[in-house]
Amino acid sequence: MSRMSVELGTEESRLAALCALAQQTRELMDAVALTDVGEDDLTAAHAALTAVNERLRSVLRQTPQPFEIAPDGTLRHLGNAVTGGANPHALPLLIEVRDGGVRAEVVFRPLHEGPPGAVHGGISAMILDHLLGQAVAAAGSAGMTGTLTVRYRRPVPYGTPLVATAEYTRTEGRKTWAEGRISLPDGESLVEATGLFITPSAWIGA
Ligand SMILES: CCCCCCCCCC(=O)SCCNC(=O)CCNC(=O)[C@H](O)C(C)(C)COP(=O)(O)OP(=O)(O)OC[C@H]1O[C@@H](n2cnc3c(N)ncnc32)[C@H](O)[C@@H]1OP(=O)(O)O
Repeated sequence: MSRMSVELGTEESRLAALCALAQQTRELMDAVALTDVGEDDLTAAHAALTAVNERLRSVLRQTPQPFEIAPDGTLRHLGNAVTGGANPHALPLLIEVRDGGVRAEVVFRPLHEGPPGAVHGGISAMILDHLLGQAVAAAGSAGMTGTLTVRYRRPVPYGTPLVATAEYTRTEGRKTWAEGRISLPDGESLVEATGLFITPSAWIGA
């Protein structure tokens, strides 16, 4: 048994293995998007993946990994489509909370292509939706997206380090607004968003 598995305990060790599998799956998706091998290799890969798929589906959860408190006391959501280490769809984004807002470094991949050579606008919107949501949560007004307005100023490149940021702007009752952007490292803004987040009445018994 490895030293790490002793320290983490059985469930943490299993989750680490799940995250490693998710990362391998991301790399697999990248490979599928870019591969130029011949038909025999494609057919062989299909057969191998079918076997893996059947093995994983032999025991299924009802939902992805939930929000939970990690052993280090932080909140984590391994199943999240943007930040979840156990979700192959996630980049995954590592979000840093700082005064008045949040920040993440982002490198999109060819897998995220929308227009030729650039990132799909829906992917950019998803990242900004999440960043804005984290900004309002960090400000103490967690909620669901009510509206999201996106302005696409320049095509978003993949394979280039970018920076995504968002800040809380104001609150009126259960409504909170935030704004954010995806920028080049030199600060040039590529995509900008504003969003209204609403704390559901069900969350506060209103
Ligand atoms: C640590 C956690 C960090 C997580 C970050 C994750 C970020 C990702 C965020 C998402 O992607 S959330 C998923 C996308 N959003 C949704 O699925 C929301 C679906 N809609 C709902 O669940 C409800 O409609 C909603 C919670 C938004 C509001 O339901 P409520 O029953 O609580 O509100 P109500 O209908 O009583 O309306 C309250 C006020 O908000 C207004 N309102 C409601 N929905 C609105 C809307 N969609 N847009 C604008 N305004 C809206 C409504 O008019 C009213 O305004 P007034 O008080 O001025 O009269």
